[in-house]
Amino acid sequence: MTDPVTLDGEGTIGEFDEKRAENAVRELLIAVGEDPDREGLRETPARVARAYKEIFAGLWQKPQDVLTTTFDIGHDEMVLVKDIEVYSTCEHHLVPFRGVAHVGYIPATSGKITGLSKLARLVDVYARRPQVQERLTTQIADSLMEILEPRGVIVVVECEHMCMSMRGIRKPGAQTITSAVRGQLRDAATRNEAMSLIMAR
Ligand SMILES: Nc1nc2c(ncn2[C@@H]2O[C@H](COP(=O)(O)OP(=O)(O)OP(=O)(O)O)[C@@H](O)[C@H]2O)c(=O)[nH]1
Ligand SMILES: [Zn+2]
Repeated sequence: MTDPVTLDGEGTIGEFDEKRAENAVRELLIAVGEDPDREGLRETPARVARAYKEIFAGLWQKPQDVLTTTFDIGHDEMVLVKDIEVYSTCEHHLVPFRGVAHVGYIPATSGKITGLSKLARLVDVYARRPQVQERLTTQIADSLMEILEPRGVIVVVECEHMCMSMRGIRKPGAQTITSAVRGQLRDAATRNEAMSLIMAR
């Protein structure tokens, strides 16, 4: 098991407790008026526990674990990976929010870059946690800044929140767009260039 991750200075979290998750799901089924011992539900608590272990696997990963491959190919212009699929979980209702993330950076003049897939892995590290979209967006941007030390970063996340679609206000299709911009990408011209690449369909 990976070392527990310290989250935002909130202290060190414990290990994923599969048995406890299983018991909690069984309790939840009883609470909603179901019979957890009926044929179709007998394996459900264990299944849901395993699913949560996967859905929240990012709690056990650090950005340093995935931004491992860095190389210097002397490229110091913008690198942008767009339309990275995002599946995350709203920490208020524990239902999914899903959409896409666009992640771009301008490497340091030394040209330190990372593998393209690592940007998508980084998105997953933070998406696979109980989240709010704003924090997901800034965590991706800040960890990239810290680890790659690029001259600038832009992260744009566009998601539909199931807690707004399937319950509550019930507005399916509403898209929430959040962005985090750091370093030289704050300059209007560079930022506009990145945004026009991101928004081009
Ligand atoms: N800012 C932000 N809000 C979120 C996110 N995900 C869900 N929410 C909102 O969190 C809020 C929680 O509001 P509450 O009033 O405590 O909960 P609620 O009574 O279930 O609210 P409704 O969803 O309006 O029915 C809701 O307005 C959600 O839309 C997110 O990623 N960012
Ligand atoms: Zn929610």
